[in-house]
Amino acid sequence: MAAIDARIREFSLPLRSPLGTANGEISTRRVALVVLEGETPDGAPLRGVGEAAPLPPWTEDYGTCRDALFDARDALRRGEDVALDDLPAAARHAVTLANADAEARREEVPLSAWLAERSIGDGEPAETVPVNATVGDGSVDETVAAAESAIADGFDCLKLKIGARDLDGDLDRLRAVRAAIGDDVALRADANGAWDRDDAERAVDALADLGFEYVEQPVPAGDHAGLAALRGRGVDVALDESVNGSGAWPEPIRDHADVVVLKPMAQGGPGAAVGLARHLRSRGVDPVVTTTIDAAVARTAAVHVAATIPDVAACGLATGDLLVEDVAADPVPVVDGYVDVPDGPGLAGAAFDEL
Ligand SMILES: O=C(O)CCC(=O)c1ccccc1C(=O)O
Ligand SMILES: [Mg+2]
Repeated sequence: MAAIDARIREFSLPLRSPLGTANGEISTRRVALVVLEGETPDGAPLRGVGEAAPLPPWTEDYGTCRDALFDARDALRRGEDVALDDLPAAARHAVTLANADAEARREEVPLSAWLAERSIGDGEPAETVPVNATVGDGSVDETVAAAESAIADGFDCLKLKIGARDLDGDLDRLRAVRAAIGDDVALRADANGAWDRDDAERAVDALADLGFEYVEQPVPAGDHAGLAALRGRGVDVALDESVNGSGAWPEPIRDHADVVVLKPMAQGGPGAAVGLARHLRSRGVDPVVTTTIDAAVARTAAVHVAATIPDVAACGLATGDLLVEDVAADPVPVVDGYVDVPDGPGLAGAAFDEL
């Protein structure tokens, strides 16, 4: 086998302000990059970058991820294969992404085209992806101000974090946002599994009155019957923790979800996420792609994943601005609620060559 060096680079990336969720505040993200460099068996240069941005309960914790990555690096340096199936999700995401980036660069095609050819095989990837703004928990005034600022930035779809305070307090926030921004902006709410079934029913009825598009993870991940019971009450139900984590997916999926939020970091890589998106579409469930507030490498990969989903709904990929600094300049900035899919080879041409 030709020589391939694998390097790991670690970063600690603070958020501008903590993102309040029902699952606690996210204030810093620790990420590890895997950089593959070397030659293919026929002597062509090879380079690929992947990222692990672990975040329990969506993935393993940072220490577990780090240990797995260093073991994988050592195996690669010995010229051995990495047992991908044995890697926890975020570590597997980093290794499979580095490999996919290297392969796509070698074939001189964007990652989206490489993924589409392998996993979906029905048409050209999109050139742009619509995204939602992400608004964390906060007072009524803070929430309205954040929503108005997102609209001034050109977003027409907002996702509001709820469930970190009591339901009446949250409903005050949501009513105030709807009143402030009018009916033309699409609204989503993400409860991160905070509610019991009674509160969830009351919340969903109020969200229906306010014209919300969907409610994400209204009840805990494992409460499959509770999810099914919320269907058809006037607001679509989206699953996040129920499918992005270690638990079993609710089946049949169509009885439990209108929308599934796919986090490639939690699914073990971009290829796995693309395959799941296809599976969901075939069952009448709409896939949306988001991150766990990943750094630029994984965020760019997630944009490519989203681009392989025909007519994808707004995705949760407008999270780069939440970070004070990043691992590299952002190849996927948001402009007027859309992200352009990088068209250079692999993730984004030479954008990550300094890593
Ligand atoms: O989907 C978005 O708008 C952004 C991503 C997001 O909300 C998120 C970020 C980190 C961890 C969990 C979540 C979540 O969707 O619950
Ligand atoms: Mg969520």
